[in-house]
Amino acid sequence: MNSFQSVFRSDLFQGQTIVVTGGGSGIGRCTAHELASLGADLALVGRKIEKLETVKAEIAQTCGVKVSIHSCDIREEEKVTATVAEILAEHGKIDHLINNAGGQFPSPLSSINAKGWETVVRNNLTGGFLMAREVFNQYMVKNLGKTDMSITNIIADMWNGMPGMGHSGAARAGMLNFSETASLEWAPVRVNAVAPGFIASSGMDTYPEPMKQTIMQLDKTIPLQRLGLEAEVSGVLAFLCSPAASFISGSCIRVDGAAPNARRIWPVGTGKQNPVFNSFHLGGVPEVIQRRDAERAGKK
Ligand SMILES: CCCCCCCCCCC/C=C/C(=O)SCCNC(=O)CCNC(=O)[C@H](O)C(C)(C)COP(=O)(O)OP(=O)(O)OC[C@H]1O[C@@H](n2cnc3c(N)ncnc32)[C@H](O)[C@@H]1OP(=O)(O)O
Ligand SMILES: NC(=O)C1=CN([C@@H]2O[C@H](COP(=O)(O)OP(=O)(O)OC[C@H]3O[C@@H](n4cnc5c(N)ncnc54)[C@H](OP(=O)(O)O)[C@@H]3O)[C@@H](O)[C@H]2O)C=CC1
Repeated sequence: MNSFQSVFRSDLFQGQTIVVTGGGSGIGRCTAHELASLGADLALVGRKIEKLETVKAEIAQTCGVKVSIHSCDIREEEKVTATVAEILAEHGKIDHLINNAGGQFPSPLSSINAKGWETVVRNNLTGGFLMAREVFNQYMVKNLGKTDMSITNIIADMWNGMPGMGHSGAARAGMLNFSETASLEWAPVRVNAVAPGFIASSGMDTYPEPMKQTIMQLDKTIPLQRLGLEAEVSGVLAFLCSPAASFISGSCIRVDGAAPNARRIWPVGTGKQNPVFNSFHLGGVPEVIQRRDAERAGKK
């Protein structure tokens, strides 16, 4: 019995092995559940082994796929090399890598010291690169053309900058460019990025309460008028591993409810609830045109 109700076919990833970093919580945990429900064997990677043990036990209750767990800080090169070797020893193959592990501490740029900057860049750029390089070098390069393989890198909706997140935004921008270059150098392995916007994931629980409250109220500025769900990211990750995405590489899929499209010049949304559009619908004339017409009339 599968507990996760995926929109995809239940045997979609039968016989495939998928590595999910950060699989012990939030989006990574949800992705692990969805992929397992679709028949994938999984290798879950994270720093805290207890979190991974819990997810492994949850999956064991609902489906019979093989799940291995690996304690590894993705910022440590030797550990990453050894972990990928360990995964291959256990599973014999890696069809897809989902580079999801990441995170940062909020801070204004002026207060970030070199160690803090490097910590976050290593967490959100170097670590993902190391995982991808090892999976490619140790397995994928030896199996090019035999089967569809992919690497998906989670970045974040921090386009045009995000106050308090300068170190992370810089790292995510780097990860996008890395994905684009890898899609060229490593083809036919497909390499893509996924950029979530504000997702109500358990990862948000790591933020202080006032910041969490502020984030929860962001729904008013998001055109879809709500935060995203973990499963709305995991569905896209499953899609990118699937044959339905076999001609998608070097791309970035945004999962953000159109948040970056809202320029905040006037309220988002159309129709009766929006006073700006409402005035157009009612044939109302914006103030500036009324003034211009009045001035012209006065000149006659
Ligand atoms: C001001 C407004 C901000 C608005 C914010 C909006 C937020 C919306 C963001 C939406 C997009 C992203 C969402 C998500 O990512 S959800 C996931 C959430 N989860 C996390 O981010 C948690 C992950 N964080 C961590 O795991 C750790 O903090 C991290 C890996 C980043 C660092 O852990 P590590 O143990 O490796 O490092 P240390 O704690 O030893 O720290 C090393 C140095 O880093 C500096 N540092 C660390 N924490 C802070 C801090 N809170 N403030 C300032 N500096 C910090 C510091 O230099 C540390 O060295 P020292 O301890 O020697 O000083
Ligand atoms: N939620 C959101 O709104 C958004 C999230 N994102 C990104 O999506 C990804 C998942 O986030 P989310 O699920 O929300 O948050 P979580 O904090 O729940 O997930 C992050 C996971 O990454 C693991 N991790 C972090 N650093 C390392 C490391 N150095 N080595 C190995 N594992 C690590 C953590 O496990 P452990 O502590 O055991 O190491 C944790 O399970 C992250 O990259 C996040 O930045 C991007 C945009 C928005």
